[in-house]
Amino acid sequence: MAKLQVAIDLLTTEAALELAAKVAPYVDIIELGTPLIKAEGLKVVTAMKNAHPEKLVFADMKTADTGALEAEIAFKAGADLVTVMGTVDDATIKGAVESAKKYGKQVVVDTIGVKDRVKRAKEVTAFGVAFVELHAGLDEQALPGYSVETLINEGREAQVPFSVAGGVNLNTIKDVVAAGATVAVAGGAIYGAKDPAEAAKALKEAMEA
Ligand SMILES: O=C(CO)[C@H](O)[C@H](O)COP(=O)(O)O
Repeated sequence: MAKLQVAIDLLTTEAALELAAKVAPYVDIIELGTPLIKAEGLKVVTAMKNAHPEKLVFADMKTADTGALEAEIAFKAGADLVTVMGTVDDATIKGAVESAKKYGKQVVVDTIGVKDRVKRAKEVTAFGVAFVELHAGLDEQALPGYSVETLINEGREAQVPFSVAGGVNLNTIKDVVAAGATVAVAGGAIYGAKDPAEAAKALKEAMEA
């Protein structure tokens, strides 16, 4: 069964905890977004894990260098999963994976900016990452003609464990699951909703229908 990951792209620990309290019953993974971690530091990760020890806490570190070190500080802060960029040197990804093995945690590779996401997904899977995030960032999503279907099709083609992130919503989440995703990521569709709990519940139900 695919997991639902809420991406919290808010800017304060207080707002993140408030949102997580509302949506926790319906999500499997709680992601602290990169801007949130940059604004608040890794203490937001610790606060989230303390508040929701039964959930997987995903620190969207978007690491580009010092893979082992950045993964280690996030794991020590309470993260269960960290992201490393797929565009960077293999050594950075491998370093993060080594750290994950040491702490019994996991690494996810983020494919923002990767030209051939299917090829890179296969390459980095061989390094021992948990799954590959087929991802169009918020800037890319805002470009004319963007469609999440491209990512969904790439997931189907890659034949490796993957998540899809980038405008996943109630209209598209069934396609994400049908393509065989390990995780469907929803940010704006949840935190931007009038009733985030209701939105998360509806997404979860759509995934399971
Ligand atoms: O990591 C991110 C941006 O870099 C976002 O959290 C991710 O793209 C999901 O966002 P949304 O569901 O709001 O499109």
